[in-house]
Amino acid sequence: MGLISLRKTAEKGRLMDLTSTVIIPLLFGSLGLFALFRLLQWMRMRTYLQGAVVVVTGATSGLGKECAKAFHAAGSRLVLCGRDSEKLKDLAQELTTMTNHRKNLHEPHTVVFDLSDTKSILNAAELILKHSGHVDILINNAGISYRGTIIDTGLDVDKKVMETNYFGPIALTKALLPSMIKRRQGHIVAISSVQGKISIPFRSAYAASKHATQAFFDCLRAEVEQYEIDVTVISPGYIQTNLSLNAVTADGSRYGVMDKNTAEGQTAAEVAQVVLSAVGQKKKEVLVAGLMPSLAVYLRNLFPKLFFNLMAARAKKERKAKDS
Ligand SMILES: NC(=O)C1=CN([C@@H]2O[C@H](COP(=O)(O)OP(=O)(O)OC[C@H]3O[C@@H](n4cnc5c(N)ncnc54)[C@H](OP(=O)(O)O)[C@@H]3O)[C@@H](O)[C@H]2O)C=CC1
Ligand SMILES: CCCCCCCCCCCCCCCC(=O)OCC(=O)COP(=O)(O)O
Repeated sequence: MGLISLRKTAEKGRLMDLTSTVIIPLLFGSLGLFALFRLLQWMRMRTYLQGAVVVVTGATSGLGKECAKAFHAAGSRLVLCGRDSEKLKDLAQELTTMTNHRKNLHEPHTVVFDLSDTKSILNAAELILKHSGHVDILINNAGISYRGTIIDTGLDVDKKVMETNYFGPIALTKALLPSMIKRRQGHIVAISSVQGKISIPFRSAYAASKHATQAFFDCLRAEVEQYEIDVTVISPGYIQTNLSLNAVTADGSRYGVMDKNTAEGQTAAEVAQVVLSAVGQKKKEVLVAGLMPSLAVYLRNLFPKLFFNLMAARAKKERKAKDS
């Protein structure tokens, strides 16, 4: 009995020795290393974003507006783009007053153009380069969504969605790319969607435009790596913005409904912070979504047949709900 308890005491002592000489120093050492790594990462990101010329499209609302706030607070020189000059000026004013007590912050510049008008895009790119000299980071954020059945949707609606979400952003990218290549410096960001990776019923034009976005910017990333230009594709799930309200329907009219999924999505400010840190860390792509949309992406790739059956069932259910 005595021998056993002596042995147990000795084992306990060895365990305590091991804890104090190996486990605790290892734990604190790793924590310290991790903290140091995060600090260095944060400092690199700060240096990268401070003073960088950042162009944000669709800055008048939702995610674009929150990205503008986040990059402005990080010290970037913003070029706010949109269709409504009053809204852009108001935002520029809001940003300036919000932070006028802080040093190293820059007054935003505004440029008005419509992404569905190629001529106005080329003109805007020229104006941006004339004013800022160069662009460090282009955030292709502006976009519209769509609701409708393929059979009832006119080709003009498909084209409108593709013009805004795909042709507009790629035209702006192509217009700014030569100056980035010349400087061997630049970063292009595409705000895509989970629907750039999966297609769900009654979103054909939107999902197609986002799949095209994903494909184009993946190709671009490979082609411009040699010029030290970075490409980041962000694929968000639902965000609380006006996207569903502003969505275009089969006959071209505005949908005008705040969908439950949209209203219950992540806040635009949260997603903007993810965009800021993805850009700051020069990530190649980021999926920012809840459990179901994320699982849906994996399901689409790993078990496509199951995913297609689920989507067919979803279409049936939605059609039934609409008919009743
Ligand atoms: N909300 C969501 O659930 C999700 C959104 N996204 C993506 O996020 C991006 C931002 O959308 P979000 O903030 O949600 O929606 P909002 O409707 O709030 O913002 C869209 C922005 O795009 C601008 N825009 C629309 N059409 C044009 C055009 N023809 N020319 C120039 N600008 C235009 C709008 O300008 P104006 O004010 O003039 O209309 C507005 O500033 C989009 O690419 C969207 O696909 C991705 C995944 C989920
Ligand atoms: C093993 C279990 C797997 C369960 C997987 C279930 C699959 C369920 C389907 C979920 C579909 C999610 C769709 C997400 C779509 C999305 O997040 O889109 C973001 C947007 O761009 C929103 O635009 P919209 O105009 O459609 O509001």
